[in-house]
Amino acid sequence: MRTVKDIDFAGRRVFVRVDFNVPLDEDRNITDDSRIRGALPTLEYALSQNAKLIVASHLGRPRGRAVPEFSLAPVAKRLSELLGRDVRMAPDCIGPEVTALVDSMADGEVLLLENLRYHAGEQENDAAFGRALAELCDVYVNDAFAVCHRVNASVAAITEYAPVAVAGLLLQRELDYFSRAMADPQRPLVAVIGGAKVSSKLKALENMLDHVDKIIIGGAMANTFLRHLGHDVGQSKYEADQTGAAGELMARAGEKGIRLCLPVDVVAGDRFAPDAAVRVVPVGEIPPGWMALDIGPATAQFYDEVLCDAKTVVWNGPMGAFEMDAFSQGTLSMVSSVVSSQAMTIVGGGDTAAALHKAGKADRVTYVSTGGGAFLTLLEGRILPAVQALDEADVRNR
Ligand SMILES: Nc1ncnc2c1ncn2[C@@H]1O[C@H](COP(=O)(O)OP(=O)(O)O)[C@@H](O)[C@H]1O
Ligand SMILES: O=C(OP(=O)(O)O)[C@H](O)COP(=O)(O)O
Repeated sequence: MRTVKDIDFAGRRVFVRVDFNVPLDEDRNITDDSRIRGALPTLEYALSQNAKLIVASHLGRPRGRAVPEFSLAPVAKRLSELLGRDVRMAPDCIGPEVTALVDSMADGEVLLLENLRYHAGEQENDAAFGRALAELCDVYVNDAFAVCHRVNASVAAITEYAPVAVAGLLLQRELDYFSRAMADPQRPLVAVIGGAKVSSKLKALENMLDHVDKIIIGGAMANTFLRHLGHDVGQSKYEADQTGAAGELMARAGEKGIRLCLPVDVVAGDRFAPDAAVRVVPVGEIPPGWMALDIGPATAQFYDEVLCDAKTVVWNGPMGAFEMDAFSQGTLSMVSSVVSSQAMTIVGGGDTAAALHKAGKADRVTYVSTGGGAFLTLLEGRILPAVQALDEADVRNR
């Protein structure tokens, strides 16, 4: 697939679709700008080539209506600070006013379009909406990895109409690291999978059985596996309808000689609350009415040993309810284990990335993906639909 580096940008209208769907607090301050920073290499490159730079993103899920709380205005401000130049904010993403703004742009200027999801056509992958966006530009760039699992107009339909469609540097980097970790890894390759539900990661777990050497399971999803093994999990979160699937995964892992590691002890709480009473207990010995909310210290030690000879690690999902300090130790220990291993480490998922930032160690792993759902789609062994659309457009346009 061609990237921005293969295209001449000088004086051309370059439309870069980014994912600036960043978290905002109640005062609309950006609490994590990694997605904006992630797109800077592409944006700076286009500017260095004297492009007229049109930047477009969605924010949240305004469901086709112009809801002010989902405006990208706070993002324009942050982007301007990071680029060190003015960023003009358009009142919409299509329409006569936007066209006039684009027509008035000088080379090297930056225009941020308003939230794409103010129009229902975006999430409906509407052809006319995709075409209206494409008409704003000479070159279309997809640098929005985190939304590439969605068949939305600004990443799918637009590729049918843009004269040139290429990948941005972030998208290229995300796909490149992912395939280095999963398609052609240095071994042993260890997958660390945590988070809430087996059901949401079942396909990813199944796909991993064809790639990894060891699997470490943590988070609430471990309870479903432990329940399958007959352990009493008390009031822990688990999925009763997934215990069979957990058992099948364990059996298949066994047949393939893949080591599947489960917690041996847990940090239990008497409630799902930051001030819950806390006890460390072996699995299966959770007091009646209590719940497992983190992996225990013996498990953290065990997982550290499993990871010590890893050459590649792929991690998605926290080891416990890490948002509460009392139940964050297992996830923080996992951060230490992956950071101190010599392995190439790829981390994906919003919560997992947040845990790395909380530990102040995001810069100590090889790559932190900007995607959650998109990363999981890759873990499932599926092609991202927006990447496929881009690829097909690139072949057609050559
Ligand atoms: N033992 C547990 N009990 C309850 N919730 C848990 C437990 N372990 C993890 N969680 C919760 O799982 C959520 C993250 O799950 P998930 O969305 O699958 O992760 P990610 O965003 O990294 O993909 C977190 O909110 C965390 O509090
Ligand atoms: O933040 C996103 O996804 P993610 O939380 O799965 O990483 C993307 O911007 C996609 O947003 P959506 O899940 O509203 O389509």
